[in-house]
This record gives sequence, C-alpha cells and structure tokens, in this order.
Amino acid sequence: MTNASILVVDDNKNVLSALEILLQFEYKSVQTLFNPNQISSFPNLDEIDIVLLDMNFSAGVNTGNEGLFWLNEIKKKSPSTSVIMMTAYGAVDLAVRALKQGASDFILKPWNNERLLTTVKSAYEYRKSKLEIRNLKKKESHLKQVINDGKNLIIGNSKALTAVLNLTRKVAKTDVNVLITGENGTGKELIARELHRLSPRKNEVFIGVDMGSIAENLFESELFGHIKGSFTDAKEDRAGKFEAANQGSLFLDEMGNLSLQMQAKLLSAIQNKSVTRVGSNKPIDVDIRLICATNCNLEQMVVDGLFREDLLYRINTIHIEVPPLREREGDILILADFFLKRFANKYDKPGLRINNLAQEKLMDYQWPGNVRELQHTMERAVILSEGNVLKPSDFLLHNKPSQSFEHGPATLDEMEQQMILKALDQHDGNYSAAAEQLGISRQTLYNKLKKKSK
Ligand SMILES: Nc1ncnc2c1ncn2[C@@H]1O[C@H](COP(=O)(O)OP(=O)(O)OP(=O)(O)O)[C@@H](O)[C@H]1O
Repeated sequence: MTNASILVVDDNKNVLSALEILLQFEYKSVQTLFNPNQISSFPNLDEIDIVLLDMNFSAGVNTGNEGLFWLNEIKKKSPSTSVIMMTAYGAVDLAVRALKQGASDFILKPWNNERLLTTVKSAYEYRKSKLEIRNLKKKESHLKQVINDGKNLIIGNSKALTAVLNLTRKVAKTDVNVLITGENGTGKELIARELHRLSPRKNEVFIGVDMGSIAENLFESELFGHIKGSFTDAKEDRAGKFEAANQGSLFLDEMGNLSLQMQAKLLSAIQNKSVTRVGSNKPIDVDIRLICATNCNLEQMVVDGLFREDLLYRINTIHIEVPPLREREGDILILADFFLKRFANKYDKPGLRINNLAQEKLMDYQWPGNVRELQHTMERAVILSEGNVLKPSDFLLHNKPSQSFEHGPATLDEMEQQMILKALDQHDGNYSAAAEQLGISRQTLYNKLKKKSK
C-alpha cells in the first residue's frame, strides 16, 4: 500500500465510486468530491499528493474551461500537488492546454484500469521529486550558512578539552542522542557542531534552536510547523525545525528553560520520531540526530520537579560535560592568541602581541563567562590598542566577577541584573517563578540574562 493521498473530483457519482474502489487497493487515502466548488475550501490541499480532476462539470458543456479553471485554483493553493485531468472528449488541443497550465497528465474516459494506475503512479513519483527538490533547496541554504560560518575551529590542547574531543569523536559515529552540559560560553554549541561534522550525517543540515527564546504559545509552531490559517499569523504553510532538520542533526540549546508543558510536547515528538504541524492531523516522520545542551543541572531539576525524568533519559544517552575555562588553564593563552590574530586581522592591526605581564593577568583571571568572555576581552583590547604590544592595562579584568557587586551595583544595568539573580536564587533557578515575582515575562527575563552573558 502506497502512503499517498489522492483526491478525485467528478460530478458523476458512478465515476467517483469506481475510482475510489480501484485506487483504495493501492493507496492509503482516497477522498472524493462531487462538487468542484468545494475545492476552494478543501482543508490542507497541500497534503494531497494527486488530484484526479474532471474537465467538464456543467451538464452539456464540454469546452473543458471549468476543468482548466479548477486546475489553476489547485496549482495556486498547492503547486507541488500533481493534477491528472480526465475527460470523455479526447481533444488533443485541450490536453495540451491542460499540460501547459501545469497538469501532470491526462486520462480519457472510459479509462483502462491498468493504464490509469500507471498514470497515477508516475504522477506520485513526480510529486515526490517536487517535494524533495523543495526540501533540498531549504537544506542547501542552511548548509551554505554552516559552511560560510567558518568559525567552527575548536582551539585548545588542555587535558580536559582533549578528553571532551576524544569522547566527541567516538560518539559522533553513532546516532545516539547526546546531552552537552557546561557553563555559559564554554563551547557547547561548538562541540555540537563538531559532533555533526564528524557524523555520517555531515552532508545534511545542522539546525540549532535556542529553546529559551521561544515563547510558550509559538513553541509547537516553531518546532513542528504549521499550516496556513491555523492561527492568525499563519499566512502560509511552514515546516518546523524538526522537519527542516530531517536526515540531519537537530541541536536544542538551553534545554533547562522549557516549561513542563513544552517538555511533554517535545518528549512525544522524540519518542514517536514524528511531528504533526499545528492545524494538521497528518503526522510526518522525521529522522534526526538529537543533540541537546544546557547550563542547568537537569538531574537536580528532576529532583525539584522542574524537569521530566523520562525526557532526561531520552536526551542523555551520552553525556558530554564541557569544563569551564578556569579548569583548562592550558587553553587560555592559546585561545587568547587565536582571538588576537583573528581580531588583529579584522581590525587591520597586524603585528600585535601580548606581553608577559598581560599574559599573567589573563592566566590569573577566573573567566566566569568562559571562552565567550575571553573572545570579547580580546576584541575590545585589539580595538582599543594603540601600540604593537598589549599590556595588562589593556585588559579590564577584575577577579571578583561583576555579579557579586561587592560594593553595591554601580549602574542601572547592574542593579537590574542583581535583582534578576536574587529572584532566581529565591526560586531555585526557576525562570517562570522569578519572572512572575519581577513582573516581567519569562521571555524578557531570559533575554536580559542572555544579553548579559553575551
Ligand atoms: N575551544 C574553542 N575554540 C575557539 N572558539 C571557541 C572555543 N570554545 C568556545 N569558542 C567560542 O566562544 C563562543 C561561545 O561558544 P559557544 O556558543 O559554543 O558556547 P556555549 O557553551 O554554547 O554558550 P551558551 O551556554 O551561552 O549557549 C563562540 O563564539 C565560540 O566560537
């Protein structure tokens, strides 16, 4: 049985039932329409693979104009659906007009069953290739983005990072779900991209999703897609991230920031390996390699009732912990040098170097924002540098991270951050509860924190 959806439109009930019986043996879904006017309001026409369309509806009229009109309507709503025209009047010019307007083939009534089935089969192959082209185009643009990025080099040779990279290489060859944990800015996304680059899926897409930035009401649509009209802003059919990542890797970042409701929906998609677009009831199979990341302690969140245990077991078949930069001392100067060269090149300041005292200062610092902070520190120093040598005074580093505000907050931004951290502390890191206490949305709280850590 072929997993295709067929719609037959004819004003002759005998034709409808004969075709329905014939096609039902071969195809999973066969629907019929007696009145072509219903085509305009037919739900989810885009999910119909093949339409068998009569050319002459009004009794006594056989110019085929009505059929051509409905052919156009179908093509407007769903360009990739294959339309086979049916007519009792075998005028060649009419057949040519229909083909020119986008019909994939033509059948004469009365039909020969075997010939009809062959025509439907090739129309289905045509539809599949059109869908594949659509998918390929989408993937191509994502792939180009990844390739053009060019920022995926993992720098460092400390023991801790080498162990992470060895584990990454081993796991990459398999298809198991991986959970990457570590503080902000340690390079979790970089490791996720490396997993993909070294995996058998390397020529497919890598799609990243920042789960913390998705509003609760858009969660399903973002991840699973929607069909046109399913909600006010759904102006056209759209695939979600799961579908876009089909055959490739899906990277779900900031997993600790999902509400329990979102977690339940996500679990179901992961378990069933299929998604249903909002407004549709047709499940779509997806084949993805799942990589998740978080800076939260998900085990503790399970104990606190904030994270589903069953979801945690699904996503952490293998767990990779990326250590903070302060535990990878050997990497600090190598990374500093790497970023120095990158930014010296970018800002056209060749020949810059870091003197010994400045190197010591970089080594002494605790790097609470990890590699991201080091990267920003180097960029700032290069931009502000005046000579060829970067000195300790070129690096504004205070070993008490600003979060501690030992002498009280100095700026409005710091005061705001202090209040957010305090609220989070009071609510054991629960974003929703902290946001409620502060009178802002979970989204806003998340964005403010993210802005700080960037
Ligand atoms: N070992 C490394 N070599 C080169 N660049 C690195 C390395 N580790 C991190 N970076 C750079 O530091 C920045 C932060 O890395 P990344 O986004 O992967 O961290 P993260 O742990 O996913 O952060 P967050 O938790 O905030 O999402 C990126 O610009 C990344 O390219």
